[in-house]
Amino acid sequence: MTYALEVDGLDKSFGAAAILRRVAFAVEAGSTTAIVGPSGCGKTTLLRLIAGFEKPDAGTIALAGRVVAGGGWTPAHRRSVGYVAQDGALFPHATVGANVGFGLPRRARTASTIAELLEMVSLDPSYAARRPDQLSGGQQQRVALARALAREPELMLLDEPFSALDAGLRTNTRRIVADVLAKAGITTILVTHDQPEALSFADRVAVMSAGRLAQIGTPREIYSTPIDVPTAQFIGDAVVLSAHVDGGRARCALGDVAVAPNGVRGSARVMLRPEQIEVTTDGAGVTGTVVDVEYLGSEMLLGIRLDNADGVVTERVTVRRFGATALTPGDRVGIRVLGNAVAYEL
Ligand SMILES: Nc1ncnc2c1ncn2[C@@H]1O[C@H](COP(=O)(O)OP(=O)(O)OP(=O)(O)O)[C@@H](O)[C@H]1O
Repeated sequence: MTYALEVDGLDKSFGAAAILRRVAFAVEAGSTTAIVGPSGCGKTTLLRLIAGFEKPDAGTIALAGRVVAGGGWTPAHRRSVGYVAQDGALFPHATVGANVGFGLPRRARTASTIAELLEMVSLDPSYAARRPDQLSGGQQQRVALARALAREPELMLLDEPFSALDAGLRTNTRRIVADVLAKAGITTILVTHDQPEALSFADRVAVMSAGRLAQIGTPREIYSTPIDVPTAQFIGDAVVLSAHVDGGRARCALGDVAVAPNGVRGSARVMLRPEQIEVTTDGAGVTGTVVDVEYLGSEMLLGIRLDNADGVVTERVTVRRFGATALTPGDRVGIRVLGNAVAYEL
């Protein structure tokens, strides 16, 4: 199979600092991949290498089966790649139309082509005459996308393009951008800090950690079976407990819990998502005491200190409850676990 993008054994250092180490992955044509990871783990550097703004120290990058870096070099302007930066990087003194036209070959810089591109990103063509500072942040990002689309790229790289937008505008802009790219069938890679954004925007999520690719998979795989505890904690809220695993069951502070089969046995840690833990008030199962209640509007986070069988270790778990709850600190509750936990070797 020919992939839209194949990255293999990619290394990149700046001075003595190794920023990317042996990064390898492949992206199918027409798919959307989100890259997430803590600040400074190398996400932007990876995009810049793919775009051709930087050269790798080792490894190869191939676009649609053609090697563009490592064993050959194709400069950025000869790669069929669009790039939208966090701040859009529009030319502030040029009109919106001129900004969009910049992405077009000179002959194609007509008012009607520019109007078409603006319409593609749901902007009225009359905006062409404005300057970027006369547009909202979300509109500016859509102009940046229109400029990148003008080049008719096969691969679109989006480097945190929504991060400067406030919550409402962010969701709306994200939806418009996702729609445009899907309709045009453009393979997309999105770098984001925002885990829910990654899970909702992409077909595949790549989690980076300290210059390495920790895991790549569907949003569901990444959320429900993260490769290790740091990935589990990075991609959502996680309840992590010490456990003893044997025969597909884990003994832990939440009782006897089923674990997803992955070969881990003996002393281990198990991970559950807060929504897998149900609070009961009939006193069944493992019991504990509510220690704090955090009100978040549509949901509440309950901190519960579990009663422990051995009288030595006490464990605290955070449980999510939707809607209103009358529970307050000091209340006694029971706990039931839904589904499987994931076990990790110590
Ligand atoms: N041109 C450069 N010269 C020297 N160091 C650099 C250069 N570009 C990036 N770095 C360093 O490489 C590391 C990774 O940076 P990068 O921007 O790729 O991380 P990131 O994961 O995108 O971070 P963030 O999420 O904060 O944007 C950082 O420590 C950064 O300071």
